[in-house]
Amino acid sequence: MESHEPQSCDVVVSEGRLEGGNGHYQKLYDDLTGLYSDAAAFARLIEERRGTVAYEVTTYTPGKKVSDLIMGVTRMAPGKVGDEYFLTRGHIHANGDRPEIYYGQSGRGIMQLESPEGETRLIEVKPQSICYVPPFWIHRSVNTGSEDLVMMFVYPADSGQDYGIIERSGGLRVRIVDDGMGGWTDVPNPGWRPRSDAEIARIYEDAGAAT
Ligand SMILES: O=P(O)(O)OC[C@H]1O[C@](O)(CO)[C@@H](O)[C@@H]1O
Ligand SMILES: [Fe+2]
Repeated sequence: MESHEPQSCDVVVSEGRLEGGNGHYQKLYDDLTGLYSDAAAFARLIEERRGTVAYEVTTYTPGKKVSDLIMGVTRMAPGKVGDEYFLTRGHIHANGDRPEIYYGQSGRGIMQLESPEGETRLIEVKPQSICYVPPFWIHRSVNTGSEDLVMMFVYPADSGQDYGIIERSGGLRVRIVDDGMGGWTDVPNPGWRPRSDAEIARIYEDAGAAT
């Protein structure tokens, strides 16, 4: 039986990062082409912010098995593309039956969840609130506040991320936009296409094969 050393890391809330981990990546605004509905507004954003960081993730990964847990911190800048709030790419776990928890540290946001069948759940994330993302739910974070959104997260190390599921359906079913009063509301995404029965079946079958 493989055994790992216990590990302690610090969540540096003011900087939105995990200290003492072993992984780090950044997503630039340039990497987020095609995610937002307002292409002209996105082009203007890229002119202003080319090469700058939209969100970043610091992690501690002890190993690669289901029994290993990745822990980390996501920091996402605030802002909008047109009236749509900044978001992460979003994914379903490649091993779809792996869950995840997110623990709000600072800022305000939404965990946007979508089931393979196309149901939507919008969970508010704020400091001291924990969001449980059940197996088989596509998840994406949206920063609806005026400050960095910082969240700590944990998920099984063999989860993997499938980003294609969102591309194949033309985005998620709803978009999170400014409600005109400084808050947020969700509006339908006219480009969204329901997943086929075959694709839905594959998501659940693949998970069965992986466990
Ligand atoms: O992987 P994405 O969809 O770009 O978004 C990043 C978020 O998802 C995670 O990869 C974890 O599933 C976190 O690192 C982070 O909160
Ligand atoms: Fe995830």
